[in-house]
Amino acid sequence: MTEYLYPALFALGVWWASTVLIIYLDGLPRWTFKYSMIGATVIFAISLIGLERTAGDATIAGAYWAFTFGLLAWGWQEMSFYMGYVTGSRKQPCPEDCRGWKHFGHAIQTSLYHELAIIAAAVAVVWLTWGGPNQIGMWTFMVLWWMHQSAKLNVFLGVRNLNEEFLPEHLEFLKSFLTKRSMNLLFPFSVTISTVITALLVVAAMAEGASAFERAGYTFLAVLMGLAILEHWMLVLPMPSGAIWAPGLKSRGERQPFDAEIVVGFLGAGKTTTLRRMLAEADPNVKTVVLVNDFGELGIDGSLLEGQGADVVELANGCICCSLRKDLSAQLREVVARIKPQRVLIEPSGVADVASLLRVLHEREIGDLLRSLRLYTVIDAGAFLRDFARMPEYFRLQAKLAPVFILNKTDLVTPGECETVRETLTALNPAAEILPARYGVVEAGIDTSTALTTWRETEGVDALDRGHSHGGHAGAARNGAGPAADAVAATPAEISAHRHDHNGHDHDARSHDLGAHSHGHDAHAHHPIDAGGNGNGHGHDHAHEEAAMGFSSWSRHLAGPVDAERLRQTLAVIAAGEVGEIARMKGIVRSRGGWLRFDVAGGWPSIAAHLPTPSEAPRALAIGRNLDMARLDQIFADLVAEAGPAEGRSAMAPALDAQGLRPAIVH
Ligand SMILES: Nc1nc2c(ncn2[C@@H]2O[C@H](COP(=O)(O)OP(=O)(O)OP(=O)(O)O)[C@@H](O)[C@H]2O)c(=O)[nH]1
Repeated sequence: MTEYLYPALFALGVWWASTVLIIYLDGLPRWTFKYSMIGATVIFAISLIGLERTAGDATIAGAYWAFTFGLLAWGWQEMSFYMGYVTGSRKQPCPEDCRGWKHFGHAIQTSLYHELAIIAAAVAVVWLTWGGPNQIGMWTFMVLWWMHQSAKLNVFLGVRNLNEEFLPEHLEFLKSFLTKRSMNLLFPFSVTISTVITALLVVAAMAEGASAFERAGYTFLAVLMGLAILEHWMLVLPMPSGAIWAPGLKSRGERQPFDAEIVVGFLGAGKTTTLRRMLAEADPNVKTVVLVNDFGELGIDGSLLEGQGADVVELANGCICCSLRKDLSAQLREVVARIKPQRVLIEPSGVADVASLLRVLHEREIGDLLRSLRLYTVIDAGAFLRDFARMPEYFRLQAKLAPVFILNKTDLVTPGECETVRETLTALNPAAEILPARYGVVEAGIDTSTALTTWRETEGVDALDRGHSHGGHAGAARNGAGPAADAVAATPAEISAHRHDHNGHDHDARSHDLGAHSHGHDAHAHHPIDAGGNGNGHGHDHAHEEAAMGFSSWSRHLAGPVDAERLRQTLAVIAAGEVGEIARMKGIVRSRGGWLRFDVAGGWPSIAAHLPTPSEAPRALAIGRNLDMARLDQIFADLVAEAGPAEGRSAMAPALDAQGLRPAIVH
């Protein structure tokens, strides 16, 4: 009896283990596929050699080997299809109303190359084993092919259990070719044919004069055919067939796909305000993570977004610069793995390189889990025309990427000014939607699907971005020319002048020692990637985002409370240009009346009440051109010193609107 039992158990074990392994490997992140495929291809080659070698060996060992090689040769066909390497010309789902032969034609298109590869492999297997007394390997391959074709036709025509959970995400489109119904006309034929063949194989294995080789060989084939019958019945009977493959699904269970939404825009455009709106309207049952990164080392946005029902993660490093991408990518992967969010909202700093960010999102591991990507580009209606004239290259690149502009702060402009901004934006990107908004609230409501952006578009911008990262701002800017946009194109000379200016300035900024933290291009020197450069932090080709725009940033902790009225006066002075060309300033401070947040955005100073986080520390940050860092230090040191313990004036925080967002503007 054991002469049948052992081969039967062997066939069952090898078949189950190899199927589980393929399901497991197919559930791993996509970047692993190429390694799995290299391994499978080596095994495939060994199997073909093995089949050729064992074809002349009609012993029991020969039967075992031939069966194993036949099965492994088949494994390559399955893996190359499920990993997406050898599939077909069609990679989209079929429209709902597609029926009949047309639908069948589409189905064939999804796996045409796969079917041709199987035919080629079958020819190779037949040829390599031709004329040999041991044909077990060849028949193993053929039986598996039959099982595969028959099952495939049945799931196309309609069965009860489609086992869709086994389809990896990248093959989800195949679901449109599976039909759910209790039975189809082909099914009885498939099962009958398989049953008859199994019976014949059993008879051959048990035949009186059968040799030990034949007994083992026919048992292998009979078990495989028996499994084919079982597999067919499992397609239509009401029983959970998936359980036997459970170990194979382990590799996918823990990974949570997520939808990403990125809110970009220039400094102070209203990104944080927009994000707070989005969080206020978010479904509390959807696990959400917000990733923010401010321009300064002492971020503010994290505090503003706290307490809105989402995990807030402040990214280290004050910018998303090309040379810091590694950190961003690692942090993003860590967040995704640890928190397993379903939704990820990202607010990069106002000077971030958005194309780099999009590229990071499409890197392996992160990209594998990315279900959809939406990009909202916030524009400050009041400041746009002035900012665009100063930094056309920055806005051109950002506009190229934008599926939708949120034209924010429309309350600050006249309808005529608003129209000019609209026209300029349309010239920069005629395809993008423009949605007027106030405090991040789109006046006409928003259809979030307009913000969807795809990998293909991102790839297109990749080329732009490369030019940008290597100092090609102006060249890239020219390519996107539109009539209104052309009028203010920057020249390469202007850009390098900004850089030069900035670098010189940064050295000034570092020469003071009042405990403030100044952050500029030279901050790169702290970064391991740059540390090995030429010693002064300029050892790489990539332009820091801030530096590329001629910006430097300043931030400091404040040692004590301030007087709100004096703060108001100070901000007015700073906004007027007292310490250089301020592009953005913000901070969180303590006053007698409570915690305050203050802003200078688009040239407007404002102060509003702030709900502090438990570990809130008073701090201020600024970014701009030609900033007088020493003066900023002095101004804030004085502000704190003046308030002191003797501060008598009451500093009531201005009232907020119903949503708690609208600051009272003081000027
Ligand atoms: N008047 C007016 N002010 C707005 C509007 N939206 C935002 N603000 C104010 O503009 C300032 C900047 O808003 P934020 O949302 O912090 O801007 P941001 O783009 O996140 O700024 P950074 O992160 O520093 O780049 C804040 O004082 C907001 O209250 C608006 O529609 N109208």
